[in-house]
Amino acid sequence: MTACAIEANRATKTYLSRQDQVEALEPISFQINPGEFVSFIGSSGCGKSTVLSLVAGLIPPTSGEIFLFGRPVDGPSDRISYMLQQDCLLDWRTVEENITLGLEFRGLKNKKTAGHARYLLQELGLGHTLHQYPSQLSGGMRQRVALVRTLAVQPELLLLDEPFSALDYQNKLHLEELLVNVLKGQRMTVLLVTHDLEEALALSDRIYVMGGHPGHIRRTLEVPEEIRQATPLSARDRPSFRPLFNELWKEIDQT
Ligand SMILES: Nc1ncnc2c1ncn2[C@@H]1O[C@H](COP(=O)(O)OP(=O)(O)OP(=O)(O)O)[C@@H](O)[C@H]1O
Repeated sequence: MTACAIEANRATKTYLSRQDQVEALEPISFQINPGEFVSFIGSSGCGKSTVLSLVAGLIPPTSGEIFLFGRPVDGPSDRISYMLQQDCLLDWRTVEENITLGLEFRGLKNKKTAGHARYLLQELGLGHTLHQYPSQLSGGMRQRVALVRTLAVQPELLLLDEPFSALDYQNKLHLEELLVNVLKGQRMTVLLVTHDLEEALALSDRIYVMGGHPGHIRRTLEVPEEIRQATPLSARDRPSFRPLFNELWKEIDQT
């Protein structure tokens, strides 16, 4: 039997500071298989980013366990690549130097891997920006460059924390389409944290709805086939999309 890509087994998190302690997560358990695209949604402060940080090995759980490909998480892993709301591009490096940054950090930069990074840049419609600097690009273009940098290391697990939330609606849809196209045919597992219910529904195989303080999973939604098979743009026109969106909206509203 193949191991789960991610398994959380009654994991909790309590943040401790000198004056205070914040119980961020009640025991939560979930399993994500290799190749699945899974989203965590929920109101502000319900623990979505905490889940992501636990999976990324940036913080340890207070109790319970997190496994990555069958092994306990005990720190950051090279099998993971992370993309955040801020593009975190280095302004003094060209686009080409930015997209190969992750490869350099991991000691993986060579002719072949750098060529793949340039191929991804081309796929995302930015081949012409190779020798430009981030300050010469629009917000949507910068975020595309950040996506290329994240994908260039060919991670087995992609963690996305509100990656498109700073973009306008049109750019966001465009980037969702590009992401799905790039992922097609790859067996990359994706974990997305987002406030955007439409985005979660249009992209995911499964959605975990989180709520409460401390945070917990209040509902698990397997996204229907008719939405999953559609592109992110056309998914929004499928008959089951709007009713499910409304259900999720009510679910989140109650928190
Ligand atoms: N480093 C920290 N120290 C103390 N408390 C923290 C820390 N990080 C998060 N928290 C608290 O833990 C809870 C969950 O935070 P988290 O950032 O995981 O929520 P979230 O659902 O991602 O929120 P948002 O959608 O607003 O980003 C919140 O009450 C938050 O204040």
